[in-house]
Amino acid sequence: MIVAEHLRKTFPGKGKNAAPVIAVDDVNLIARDGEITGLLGPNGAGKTTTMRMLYTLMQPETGRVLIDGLDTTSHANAVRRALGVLPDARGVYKRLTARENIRYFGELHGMSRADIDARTLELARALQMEDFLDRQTEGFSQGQRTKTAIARALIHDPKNVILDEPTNGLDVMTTRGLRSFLRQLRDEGRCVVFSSHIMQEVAALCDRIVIIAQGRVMAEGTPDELRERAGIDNLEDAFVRLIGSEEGLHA
Ligand SMILES: Nc1ncnc2c1ncn2[C@@H]1O[C@H](COP(=O)(O)OP(=O)(O)OP(=O)(O)O)[C@@H](O)[C@H]1O
Repeated sequence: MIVAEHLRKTFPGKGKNAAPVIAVDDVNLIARDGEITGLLGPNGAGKTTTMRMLYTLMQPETGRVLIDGLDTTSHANAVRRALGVLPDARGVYKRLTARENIRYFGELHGMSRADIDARTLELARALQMEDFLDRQTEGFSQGQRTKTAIARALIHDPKNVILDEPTNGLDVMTTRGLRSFLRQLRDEGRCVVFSSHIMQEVAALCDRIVIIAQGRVMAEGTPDELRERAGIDNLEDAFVRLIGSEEGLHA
């Protein structure tokens, strides 16, 4: 379970007399086990910055993040063991094969070779990556790179999974495969959080949606609750009303 309370992050403005950028401004959210929680918002809304604070890459200026009840600041190592992360920069090692990329992360987590091999097989099957598992990742398609990075993030069987725009740039079939994989993670009782700027993506997958715009949470709830709150049946129109703009919501 992931709890974020009063998160704030600003960046210094670049250029002469530039004002600081308030990327995240008092964000609160709860992502529960056995649920998929989607962070939805237009470009520049603060999704990536929020996620970076959730997965310990950035320190919030105010507030705190609890992963399974542990504070990310005081228990950073225990928290990292409980997290699987697909960052915005996928960063697979291009000289290694997909299997070697995955194995390397397993070794960093101190797993035995037998456990790494067994879990790699399981993930490769679930993500449909058997036909490129032993290819060097240089020249991989975007989907192949994303799958490798996801398998690598999940090698140590983490309870909580955070994915930054996992379906970005993927074709329809790969997206469908990935969606069913995320549902599988949810059905295994994991806490799954992912970000997207595409309303249809979030609507197709999420149990709960957190709508972020201009660094703030604009609305939060199940798709049905959000429809009800906006007083509109069509989810796309409900989002536009809740966010106050159409900008960036479309693929
Ligand atoms: N390292 C940084 N230095 C300066 N400004 C930053 C930095 N990182 C993010 N920002 C700014 O913070 C705001 C939020 O950015 P963020 O990347 O969190 O948004 P996002 O919702 O993930 O957007 P996208 O969907 O385009 O990836 C933006 O205005 C961005 O320019």
